Amino acid sequence: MERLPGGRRPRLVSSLGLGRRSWEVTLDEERGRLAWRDPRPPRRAGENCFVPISEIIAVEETEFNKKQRNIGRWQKMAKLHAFTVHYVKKARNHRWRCSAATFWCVDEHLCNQWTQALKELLEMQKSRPKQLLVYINPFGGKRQGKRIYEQKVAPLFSLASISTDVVVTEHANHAKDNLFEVNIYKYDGVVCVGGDGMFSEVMHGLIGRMQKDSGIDQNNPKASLVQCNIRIGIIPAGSTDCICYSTVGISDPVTSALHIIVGDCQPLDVSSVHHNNTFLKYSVSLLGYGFYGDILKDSEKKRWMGPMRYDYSGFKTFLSHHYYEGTIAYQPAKHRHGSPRDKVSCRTGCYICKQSEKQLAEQNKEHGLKKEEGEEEWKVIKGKFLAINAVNMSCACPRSPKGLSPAAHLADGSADLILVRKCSRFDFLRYLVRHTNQDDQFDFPFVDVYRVKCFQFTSKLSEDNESNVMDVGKKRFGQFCRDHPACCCNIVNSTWNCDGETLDSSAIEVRVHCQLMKLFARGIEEDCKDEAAHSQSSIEQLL
Ligand SMILES: CCCCCCCCCCCCC/C=C/[C@@H](O)[C@H](CO)NC(=O)CCCCCCCCCCCCCCC
Ligand SMILES: Nc1ncnc2c1ncn2[C@@H]1O[C@H](COP(=O)(O)OP(=O)(O)OP(=O)(O)O)[C@@H](O)[C@H]1O
Ligand SMILES: [Ca+2]
Repeated sequence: MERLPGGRRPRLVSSLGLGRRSWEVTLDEERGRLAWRDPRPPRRAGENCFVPISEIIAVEETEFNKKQRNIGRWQKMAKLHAFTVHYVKKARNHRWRCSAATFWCVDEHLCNQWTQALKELLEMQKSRPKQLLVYINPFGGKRQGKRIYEQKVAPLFSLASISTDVVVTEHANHAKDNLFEVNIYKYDGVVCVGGDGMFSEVMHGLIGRMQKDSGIDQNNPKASLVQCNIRIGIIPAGSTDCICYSTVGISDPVTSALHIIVGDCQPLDVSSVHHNNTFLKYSVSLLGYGFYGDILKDSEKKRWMGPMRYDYSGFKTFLSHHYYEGTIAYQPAKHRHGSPRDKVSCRTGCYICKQSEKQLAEQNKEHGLKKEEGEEEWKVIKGKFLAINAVNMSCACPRSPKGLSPAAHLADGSADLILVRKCSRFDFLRYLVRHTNQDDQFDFPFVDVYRVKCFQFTSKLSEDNESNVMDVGKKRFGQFCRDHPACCCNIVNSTWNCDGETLDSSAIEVRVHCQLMKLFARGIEEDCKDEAAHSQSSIEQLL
């Protein structure tokens, strides 16, 4: 082991075999990486490669002679000793795969020294989970949850020496209720195998449990909620998988399992939804009234269709073209949180989310400080809307890879409130189509978007009910507007779609809680393939 001057951390440098050739292999703790380079003169040498230690999945001694290919004369001359490094290989479109490199040498002691050093370094990766609680929804999406977990995820967890307690759910709310009963504190994380609805269940279980254990009343809309430090991992097996897609960049079970194994951590904003001082639900992705509420309500009757139900109900809802009257009051977020019209998106290590984290830490230190929001003015908007969407994140998903609000941030303490006013079917279609291409979906005169920290909504119908001006005729025949029978003005309420679940009330009060929970994810990485990924691809050619 090479000692470096100035108390710097040590390096292990050896000449080891990999494939048919000898390489200079370096375990560089200072730079946190395992690297190997071809020692031949530059013109003849292959590419240099490295793997960040944080992206090594496991290291194991390898029975060389049995498993490996013929590596020529070496194999005949002496008994070879080998170890295999399993590591994350980054492919296109944010997809991660587990790859392996087997290094060999004739010196058993050297081989042990390498295995030992690498294992010690893996032990030092403190953010990695050792024990996980896993909930599998066997009926989510295409009903593949159990198979996906058993075939694609469990073998990786076992390779990474992660122990698991697995619960296959038997009914809706099984996972949520269970989280109020088990000793959650013995786990380093909870994994849900399913879609956004399953994630929502686990999130409600964990956040609810934290508040219960800390004596916080969830019914109080102004309560400062206790952060949940037990991370949630999402293995996507649902119909939309928007939360997974928006936080990882792809909905792929193996990629998500690897993010869990390496112990990634992504804080997430959570909105609380109340009605008349009664807690209704939390939301992390979409709170949608009008278009997305109507799609959800219709699609619930068609669950048997699987993920296709959303396209079917989407088409039907598009044709029905209902709009709804109501009033929205909101408090804008501070300008330092950027704008929904920004051209840059929230990416791994996002500056705006980091700033919010700092600000949150300061606020927590000065506990008892009067909350800012009381002092800010409320803006009020009345109107006729085809859709009211509040999103805590971009809501990117395979149907719309840039999402409902491409510049929304995962952890900035704000939501983007999108108001789509009454317009023609053709204009609404143009608006929808822009979710699937590069054009700006907010660049329409009938679309407004605001970055907010809280908002309230009351439908015209409930306003009328409250002020008792609703006439008997409307009550009895109250399906369509009596004044304009053909105008599509629906005087019944729409439904709120809260992360894929319907809410019972149309009048709601919503508040964003900055970074209330954490995921095993790192946000979406920048598009360009980084140096490490590039080098790793050449390892494959070598072996
Ligand atoms: C012409 C094509 C336009 C396509 C426009 C696609 C926009 C898609 C935007 C998806 C946003 C998803 C937001 C995430 C919501 C989740 O918390 C929730 C739970 O999983 N999922 C849904 O509510 C499920 C929501 C599912 C929404 C499906 C919308 C399909 C719309 C189809 C409109 C067809 C018009 C055709 C006219 C000829
Ligand atoms: N064993 C079960 N039987 C019936 N329902 C269940 C069971 N386990 C969980 N659920 C419920 O199924 C609902 C939907 O599941 P899930 O989110 O996994 O799939 P999805 O709705 O197809 O996908 P998405 O939410 O991404 O659109 C969840 O709200 C959850 O409460
Ligand atoms: Ca946000």
